[in-house]
Amino acid sequence: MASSALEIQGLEKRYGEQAAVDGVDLQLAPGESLAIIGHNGAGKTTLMKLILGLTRPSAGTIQRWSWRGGAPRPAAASEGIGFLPESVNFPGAVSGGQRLRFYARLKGAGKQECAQLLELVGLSDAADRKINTYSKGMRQRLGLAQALLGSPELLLLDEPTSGLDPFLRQHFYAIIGQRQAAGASVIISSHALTEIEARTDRIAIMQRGRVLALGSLATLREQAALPVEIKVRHTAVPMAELEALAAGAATLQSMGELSTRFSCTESEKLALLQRLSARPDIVQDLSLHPPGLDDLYAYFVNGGDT
Ligand SMILES: Nc1ncnc2c1ncn2[C@@H]1O[C@H](COP(=O)(O)OP(=O)(O)OP(=O)(O)O)[C@@H](O)[C@H]1O
Repeated sequence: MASSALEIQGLEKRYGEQAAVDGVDLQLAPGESLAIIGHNGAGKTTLMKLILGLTRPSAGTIQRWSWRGGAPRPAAASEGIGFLPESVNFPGAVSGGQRLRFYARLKGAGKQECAQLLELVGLSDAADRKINTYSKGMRQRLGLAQALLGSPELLLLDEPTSGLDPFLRQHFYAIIGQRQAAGASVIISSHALTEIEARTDRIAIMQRGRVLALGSLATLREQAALPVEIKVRHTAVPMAELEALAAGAATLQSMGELSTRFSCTESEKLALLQRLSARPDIVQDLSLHPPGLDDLYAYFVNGGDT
């Protein structure tokens, strides 16, 4: 029995000599979320277009399963997919409500669902206003409502939060989380690395059409084995005392007279923290900084060089 919502094998898309997508293998489970990150031109949008069936692969296969009604069955190309494109272009002369109802008719969704979605994305009060009076964030929210029509089993979101302020971004991820909890799988392409790192189950790092690394944040950290940093605020002590606390397990960098950065491996971290916390006469405060997605991204796209 299928346990994937999406399975991609050996996927390629060539434009002449150039491979926009080059040998991608990927699986997505029902309810799972995946972030695709990569430089401009890495192939993120092309991968989404291939999944949507908007463009045909040069090689490889894409299989999807529908989980509606219990037992999984193979799903047709774009069946059950909600798509939020990178630039949402709506005609300005119609209202947001009219436009959403237009898409609802295409997707076989009802007027009641339109009203619920406008409420969900916070556009109920603006539903009768023409779209050309909407801010960028309002258009983006209308785009999200459009993508959610018909409760899709797979959501493809191409840089979905680029026009949203921090509050709306949180609201956006809360909505996506609800859909995931209801079983929808989600693929988000994003350049907002700090924002995305805690929001998705797995991350795929793409470069020149290839997936360089794929896994949860914890898996990527394990693979990269980048140092963990511990920033320590301490009393005025000679460097030799701090080096004794490091016990050869960390490199030290002074950040001023009363502050030092300790860098150690993940496996040395706990023992070092114990030694530091056992000396309250020296250590006044500390904060732990594991490598973030921006560090991991730089590591993988530079071929494993720190
Ligand atoms: N229709 C096309 N014809 C020719 N080349 C294309 C076409 N579509 C995409 N490409 C090329 O394929 C590569 C991948 O493009 P794609 O838009 O998928 O990248 P991306 O990762 O989404 O970039 P961005 O972050 O800028 O949105 C780029 O080099 C792009 O120029």
